[in-house]
Amino acid sequence: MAAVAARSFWTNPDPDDPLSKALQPPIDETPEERAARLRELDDAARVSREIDDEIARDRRAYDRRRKAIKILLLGQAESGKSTTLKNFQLAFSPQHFHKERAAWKTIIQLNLIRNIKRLLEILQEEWESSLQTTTASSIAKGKGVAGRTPSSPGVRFSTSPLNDNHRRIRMRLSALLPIEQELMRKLMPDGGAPDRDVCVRAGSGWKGILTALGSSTSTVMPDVPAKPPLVLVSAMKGSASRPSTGDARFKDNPTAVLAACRDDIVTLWEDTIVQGVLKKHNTRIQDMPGFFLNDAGRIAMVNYEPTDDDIVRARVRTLGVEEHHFTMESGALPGTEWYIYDVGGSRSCRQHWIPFFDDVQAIIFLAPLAFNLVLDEDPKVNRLEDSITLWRQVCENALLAKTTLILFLNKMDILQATLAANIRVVKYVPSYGDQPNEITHVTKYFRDKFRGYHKRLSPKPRPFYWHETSVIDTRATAAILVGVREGILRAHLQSVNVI
Ligand SMILES: Nc1nc2c(ncn2[C@@H]2O[C@H](COP(=O)(O)OP(=O)(O)OP(=O)(O)O)[C@@H](O)[C@H]2O)c(=O)[nH]1
Ligand SMILES: [Mg+2]
Repeated sequence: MAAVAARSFWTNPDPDDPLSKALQPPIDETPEERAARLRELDDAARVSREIDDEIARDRRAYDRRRKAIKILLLGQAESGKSTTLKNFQLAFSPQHFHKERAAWKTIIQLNLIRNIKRLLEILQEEWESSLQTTTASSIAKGKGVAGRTPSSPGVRFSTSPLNDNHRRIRMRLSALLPIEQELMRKLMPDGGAPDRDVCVRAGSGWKGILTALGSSTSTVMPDVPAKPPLVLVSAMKGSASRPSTGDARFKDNPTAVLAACRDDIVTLWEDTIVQGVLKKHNTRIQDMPGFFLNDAGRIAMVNYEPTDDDIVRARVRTLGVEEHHFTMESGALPGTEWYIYDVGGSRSCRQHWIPFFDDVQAIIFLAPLAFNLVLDEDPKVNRLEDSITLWRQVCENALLAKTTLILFLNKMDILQATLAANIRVVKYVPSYGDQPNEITHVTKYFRDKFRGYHKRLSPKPRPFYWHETSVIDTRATAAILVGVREGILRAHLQSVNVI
């Protein structure tokens, strides 16, 4: 409408209108001046059109967001929120999920390097804690480095079963550490928590950074399909010139360096002496978030491509709140727009949750039944107790009175393993008493606790939805999410009076 009025104004100006008169071209306008004036008019019209388009785009985005389904994922750190999000994407928006494969590849490599770093730290601790100085009596008893006995007093030696070969492998694998630092510097330029986890800041565009990095590093060796570059292999074999600091080409290319380290990684991890040392130091690297050492032989390859399961298991600690927008590619209403908010669950992140409370239809609350574990950020606090406290706060929050709450009792596989290892609930939760230390009883006991708080604290009655999940199991989770999606969709359509 505005465009039509403008056209008729310029084509048929009213000669008596003062504004028209003022805007008339000067009578003595030269052809150059006329061309310049018309160019300016064109520019002004273009800018105006761009502003109109932007307003229309913003309005459409606002409408879309208003009509979209919004879900908030809540729960303490490491409860499985980001893993649930990945399951959502894999199940309902697979194209979107697969587009991010390159970024996840680097995260998985970083996870693996973190596992190796932890392993090397334990070996170092072992060497340091087993160092002794020879005395005349220790020589007489024949104590010394495995396979070697110092023959004079005052010599420092290790009583550890680790030998020179372990030491050499450790030296070679330390080439991975600068790569990890370099990648982390790229991911968090302002520095992050020096953590056992890979951290990312929400909204920092980390997936874009990693995707770009992946495509640039893959061009370093375009014609080496399945083997590490020879220069790197030879550098790794000689202890004098490892690629850690020397060869800048490999500084941020974990693929090449991991491939060159593959045999060492597998050998070290599968070594029975090393496994014994880990046991002695009471360390289970298997329980680290983002554990990939069992898959090192497959991942440390030049042509490694992550599987869907690898991506779902990859660990990135969320800092802040990440908004994920996607369009359902399947289901009852394909094309429906969904927004899923994935928050950081550690204590320092929780104040950022509240602004999202008044605009979500559903909350999926992740609560692992980790009755025997404590919070990383506060080892005085039991994890399960923390989950229950958070759940109570969510249930009683007035802003969430109309929000559907869906409880995922997550990490059921870990609960199963914990109980199988004969770790007793009553030792950590005295009120559990002498009930059977068995998964169905334990789950029911805690589920009833969550249900009780939900019933007692909700500002008005609402149904209690819950699922027992192990969200690293993508197949089982997909089946659960189909039900969750349909439930949320139905509740949403009812609330906007569509059904
Ligand atoms: N064994 C097992 N591991 C799980 C399960 N769910 C998640 N994990 C692992 O637990 C770790 C933490 O999962 P995330 O999804 O990153 O946790 P989060 O809640 O997003 O954590 P923050 O971002 O720190 O708040 C990852 O290494 C996951 O692979 C599960 O059901 N079973
Ligand atoms: Mg997360």
